[in-house]
Amino acid sequence: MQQTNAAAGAGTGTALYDHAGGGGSLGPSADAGDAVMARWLQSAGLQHLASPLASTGIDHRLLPNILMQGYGAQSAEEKQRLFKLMRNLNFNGESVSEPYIPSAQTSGGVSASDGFYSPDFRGDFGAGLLDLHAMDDTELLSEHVISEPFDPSPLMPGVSKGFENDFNLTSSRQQREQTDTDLSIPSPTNEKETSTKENNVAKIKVVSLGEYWHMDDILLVRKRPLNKKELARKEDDVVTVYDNALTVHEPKLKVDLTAYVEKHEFCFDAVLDEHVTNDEVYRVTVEPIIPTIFQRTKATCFAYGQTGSGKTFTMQPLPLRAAEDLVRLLHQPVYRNQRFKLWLSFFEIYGGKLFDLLSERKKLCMREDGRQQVCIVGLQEFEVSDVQIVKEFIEKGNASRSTGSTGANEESSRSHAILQLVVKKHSEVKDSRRNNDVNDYRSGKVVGKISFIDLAGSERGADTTDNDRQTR
Ligand SMILES: Nc1ncnc2c1ncn2[C@@H]1O[C@H](COP(=O)(O)OP(=O)(O)OP(=O)(O)O)[C@@H](O)[C@H]1O
Repeated sequence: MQQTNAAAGAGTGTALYDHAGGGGSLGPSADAGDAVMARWLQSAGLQHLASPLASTGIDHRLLPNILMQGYGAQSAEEKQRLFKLMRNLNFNGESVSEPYIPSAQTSGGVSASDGFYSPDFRGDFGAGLLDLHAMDDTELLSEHVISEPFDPSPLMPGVSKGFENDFNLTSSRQQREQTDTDLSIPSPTNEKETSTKENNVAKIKVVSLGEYWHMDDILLVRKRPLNKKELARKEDDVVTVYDNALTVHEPKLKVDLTAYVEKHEFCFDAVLDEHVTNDEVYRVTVEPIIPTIFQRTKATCFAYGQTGSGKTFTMQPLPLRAAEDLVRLLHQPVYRNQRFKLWLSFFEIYGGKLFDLLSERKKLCMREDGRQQVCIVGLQEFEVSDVQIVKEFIEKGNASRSTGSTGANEESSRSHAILQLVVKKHSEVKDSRRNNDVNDYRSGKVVGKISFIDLAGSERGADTTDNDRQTR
């Protein structure tokens, strides 16, 4: 087992708020709002629309409308991208003039106006996650990687599906169901990513309620069963699942106090009911994208939802299963001969600060390097060659996580935990020189990586009543 002090690129860029690799030279004096706006546009390859807007001092809240009205030279394709971008921001189906950016800490109850311009989105470190995605520019191996053929999952987008098809899929979903909570901004942001995507890349994200999952543009929801407390209170299960639709039966009272039930139906690309095991969850979500990690892909899988909705329950088994498959593939001759190795790191964002969960909660710093790439300075990365070691690291990291109790969950995660599995290609010469130096990170070139992010839960007012002191 090798250990190195790594200055690793944080998070992964495949999911939210990707920005163009190496591009976008935002000077240090640039206004934070402009920088966010530029990144936001960059995520769809529309960075050229950012500079004229930035210089005109337009209120950023009006930006979506202004752009949709055709500000700047926009081709039909750009308009489509913009529309998609807007739709993804428009998380709660609210008007495009008030795009909603779900925040890791405030999902569910935030007003739309907090969205685009909220501190979370502006890059307040406390929000962490969104910026993590925004800034992940970890450069992937540019050279050709020999890869194994693999069978995409039926849920994965088609082989030839490119960006435009993403758009079409999103629009068609929008037609199907306006209330769909799509967070995806899956635009490829550079040539490398575009080609990888065309090469059948699946992007995976996990979002809220029970659990929502994104694979590229595929959205999955997992419903959890009633918990002990809910059963003890003889609560009704108000969520039913049928095919790829989920119905919430909301009990209501008329003005004359007659009870009635209002149904809210939501359609997704797939819905996993309460009988689905974690193994099945893995099979339909993460497993199909594992081979793509060897094909210069950065993938993210994250769980998003209210406290007690089952994020940790769903997320915790996944990295180990993924590591099993990654290690198995690493041992195949095609990859072994290319000197591929698997590296693991695990850290959390708690109270706006970063802590290394595998190094006695050592405090970490996020820095931007000369190429505007975000690095987590001091993050320990461990080479893992077998699954048992991965298991030990995961258990160690989980035990170090910040937890507390909420009304809905006795052992509630109070931090965002990010576990990264990185496949690197090592050259013989550099390997022999490896020591505990930051440069070690570069001794292997990143081929691909997958990140698992278990977000801290958001809380309804009702869930905060029994919070323990630490949580409060
Ligand atoms: N699909 C499921 N099947 C069985 N039990 C589940 C399922 N999902 C969640 N649970 C149980 O519900 C409880 C809360 O789950 P979990 O801790 O994963 O929630 P969470 O969303 O991570 O909450 P928080 O945001 O507060 O950390 C746990 O006891 C967990 O075992």
